[in-house]
Amino acid sequence: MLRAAVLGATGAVGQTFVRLLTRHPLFEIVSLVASERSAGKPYREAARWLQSEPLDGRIGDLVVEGVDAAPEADVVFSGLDASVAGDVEADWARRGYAVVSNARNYRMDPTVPLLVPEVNPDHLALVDRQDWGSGGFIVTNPNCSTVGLVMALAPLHQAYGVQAVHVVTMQALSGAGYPGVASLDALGNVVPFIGGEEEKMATETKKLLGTLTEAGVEGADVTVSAQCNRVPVMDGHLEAVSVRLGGSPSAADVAETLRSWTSPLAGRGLPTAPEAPLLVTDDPTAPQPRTHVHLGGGMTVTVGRIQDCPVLGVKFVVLSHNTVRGAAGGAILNAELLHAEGRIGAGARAQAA
Ligand SMILES: NC(=O)C1=CN([C@@H]2O[C@H](COP(=O)(O)OP(=O)(O)OC[C@H]3O[C@@H](n4cnc5c(N)ncnc54)[C@H](OP(=O)(O)O)[C@@H]3O)[C@@H](O)[C@H]2O)C=CC1
Ligand SMILES: N[C@@H](CC(=O)OP(=O)(O)O)C(=O)O
Repeated sequence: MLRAAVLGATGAVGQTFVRLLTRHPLFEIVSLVASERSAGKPYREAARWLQSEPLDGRIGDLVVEGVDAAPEADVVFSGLDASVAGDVEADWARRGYAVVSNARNYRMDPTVPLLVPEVNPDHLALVDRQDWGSGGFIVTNPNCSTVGLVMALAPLHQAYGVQAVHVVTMQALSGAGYPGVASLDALGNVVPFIGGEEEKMATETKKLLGTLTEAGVEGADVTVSAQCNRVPVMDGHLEAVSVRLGGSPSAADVAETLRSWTSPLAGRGLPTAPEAPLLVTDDPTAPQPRTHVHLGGGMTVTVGRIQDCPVLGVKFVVLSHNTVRGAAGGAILNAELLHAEGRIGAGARAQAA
């Protein structure tokens, strides 16, 4: 087993890391880290456990550590609040740790892979261009809305070239962490603003669909416009997407392209990779958060309502689980790819200073 630490372990994403790692066949939690508010308390007291499965007894007994902890760990997952993730993740990378982060801080750094293993696994090689002076490195996963969009766009980009995208999101409350949006703002309401989200969807999409060159990642030449909304849904970001594609394929062509796409992870045996990373449905009422969000353990991205669009050519709806595929599950899959590529674990590198 590889030893894993979780930074930000008490938060919404941190708890999802803990739940997903508890019975993981490759990683074993050895350290849980959070703020000074939580440090020194047993995890069961420090975290207000909100997961759908009971907290494991051994994990609940672990005493939460502060960010200056120095566990013997082969991999460090970060679900830290972005206000502290920049400094803390850099400090852990400098101390020789392999940091697999979910926070936004380093996503657009030219030497940091912004990774969705099914979309741009080759970008992982960027870690060789990092120099923290210790063998440590940082790998990131995208914003939770970007990941669903990019999973649907990647096969279309390969087949036709994506030229322009307009996306309107309906984002779950769990995306705002805990306690997140005030109940009086959320209940029976829609809030048409999520700070920074629309910009991130544009910049991250271009990097994810971009090409790795000697000079770094050359962003894809795609125009993206996003409008992001918070809706009173527990988990699952639903997105209405319109696309202009090279060669102007029909909706039927697009549906066939998405259905016949094969993940580059197929057959590699990564434990968190779902059997169907991209599911295309013909059900005219799908996908819906309540019925589709947990498919593939929350790692399947579902595409439906694929139709011809008189404005941009083709339109469809995408659903992805924001705290699993869009956060902890995505980061764990990144770590599984790091392991499969020999970049963490036995023989890879020193685990800590
Ligand atoms: N929720 C989602 O769907 C997604 C979230 N993200 C990103 O993941 C990260 C975590 O988000 P989320 O779990 O929702 O946020 P939460 O607010 O629920 O959790 C934040 C975590 O950071 C810790 N923390 C806060 N301040 C400090 C500090 N000064 N020092 C050390 N630890 C600190 C908290 O510890 P304590 O409990 O002790 O305060 C807690 O563990 C963020 O960067 C967010 O942007 C990314 C994609 C999706
Ligand atoms: N803003 C996202 C969650 C998030 O924290 O995103 P990011 O990791 O890009 O800051 C959401 O609301 O639903």
